[in-house]
Amino acid sequence: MIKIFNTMGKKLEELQTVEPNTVKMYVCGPTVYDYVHIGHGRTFVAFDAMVRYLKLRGYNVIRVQNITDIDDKIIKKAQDTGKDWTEIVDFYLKDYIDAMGQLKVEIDQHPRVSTHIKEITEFIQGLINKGHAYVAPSGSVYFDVDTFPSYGLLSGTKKEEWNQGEEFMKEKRHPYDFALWKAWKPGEPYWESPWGKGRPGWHIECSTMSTRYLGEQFDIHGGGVDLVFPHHENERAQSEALLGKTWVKYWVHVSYLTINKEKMSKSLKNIIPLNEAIKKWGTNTLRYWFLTAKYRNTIDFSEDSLSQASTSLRRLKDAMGVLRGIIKAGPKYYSNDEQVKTQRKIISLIQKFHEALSEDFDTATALSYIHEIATIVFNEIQTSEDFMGAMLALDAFRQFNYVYGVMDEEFNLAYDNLNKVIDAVVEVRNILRAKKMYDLSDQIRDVLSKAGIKLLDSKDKTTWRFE
Ligand SMILES: Nc1ncnc2c1ncn2[C@@H]1O[C@H](COP(=O)(O)OP(=O)(O)OP(=O)(O)O)[C@@H](O)[C@H]1O
Ligand SMILES: [Zn+2]
Repeated sequence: MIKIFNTMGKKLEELQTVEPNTVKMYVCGPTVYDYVHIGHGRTFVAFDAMVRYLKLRGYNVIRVQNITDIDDKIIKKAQDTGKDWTEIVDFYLKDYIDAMGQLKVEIDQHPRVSTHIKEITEFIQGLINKGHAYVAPSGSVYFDVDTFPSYGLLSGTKKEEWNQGEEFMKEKRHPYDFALWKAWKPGEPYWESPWGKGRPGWHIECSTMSTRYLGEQFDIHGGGVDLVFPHHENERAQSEALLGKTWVKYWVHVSYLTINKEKMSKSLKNIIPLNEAIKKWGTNTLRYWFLTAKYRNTIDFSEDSLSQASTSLRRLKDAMGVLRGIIKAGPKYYSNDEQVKTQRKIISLIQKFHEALSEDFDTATALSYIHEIATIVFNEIQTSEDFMGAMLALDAFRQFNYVYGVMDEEFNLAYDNLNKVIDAVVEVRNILRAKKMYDLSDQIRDVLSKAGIKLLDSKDKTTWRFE
């Protein structure tokens, strides 16, 4: 059983999918007006780990993550830089797609607002027809919050507390009504609509595109915690007003990545671009670091915490090197009592790993069990050369990697031949060492190290791992 924390109702709930064995997930993606940063990376990788765990547990998962390519901030950036808004969007969209690819975040559909205007205007028309929205004299369309009695249930915010700024007060029925369609102003991009030239408001895009790709009811709708109000509250109001039923089953929100205890944010100008971070620390270390924290806890950036993550991941790779050596030596036909005890410990740690991930995708606790297995590898399996223990530990690491995606090189079939070549080189080096030709054997170690392969010499054996 998988439990998931639902922001709606603020409690852990058992995952019961709308369609059997299928999880449909919509994550609010970036507004492409600046470099994608590691704060976004944290949220998108957190959902990635959820997707991977659900797949490991046998679910089909469909993940849709939108791209906001029309927005006040994009228009402002275009005006400030004297560029066309499409140029801004193309540039930062590429930056985002590159980063997601490098970070190994798998997304099935990336719908863009600008390619869904027809669907958005139909959604808005539906709301007008049902009396939930009204057209103001300017041609802007607003959602009439008073027509949706359960407004505020998701975030716990009272509509009266929402101060929307003065600009549109005059034409709105209530200060808390929000824009579905914004009438055109000179200098802004526009599309034709039944209410004249204009562009969509922010919230309506996600209601429209999620429903289009995932249906009128889907399982998980997520994003960072900053989206609970007003974005998700408004999305829910629009969607349930139009569809007349519960729209999303589980609302899931990831806490902030902070820097100096402040939210990392484009608007606060304290960002570390994701692509720079990938270059500096590498995909594996970054993913690992993101997942060392439970997704509902804040993670604070520091160079130190990243270097700790790197060391800690290296420890797991070292353990893999040990396992590889033992397994390569071939099966044993008997396990002694101590070895059987070790094997049972590993089986129970694998169960705990699953329990942690099943309890609201607790990647932090699950990771601690994988490290306990690594300790067993170093302290017990390595010395007793326990083949079955090594096989069980390898399986634990394979499942771990399926979810965390931080040591693919170790498992990727494409690396099989490379593994054989490295084994052969290590064997030649062992012969050289046996003949006390240390100069040459050290040279081999250095050359391999330059190629990202680290040799680990112990008493009478050499294991290796990818850096
Ligand atoms: N510092 C952060 N930590 C975790 N998630 C974040 C952070 N900043 C943004 N996100 C999440 O990333 C997704 C895309 O965000 P979007 O581009 O709308 O960012 P934003 O909040 O407007 O960014 P910014 O605050 O940097 O201008 C959203 O789900 C948002 O909640
Ligand atoms: Zn959204």
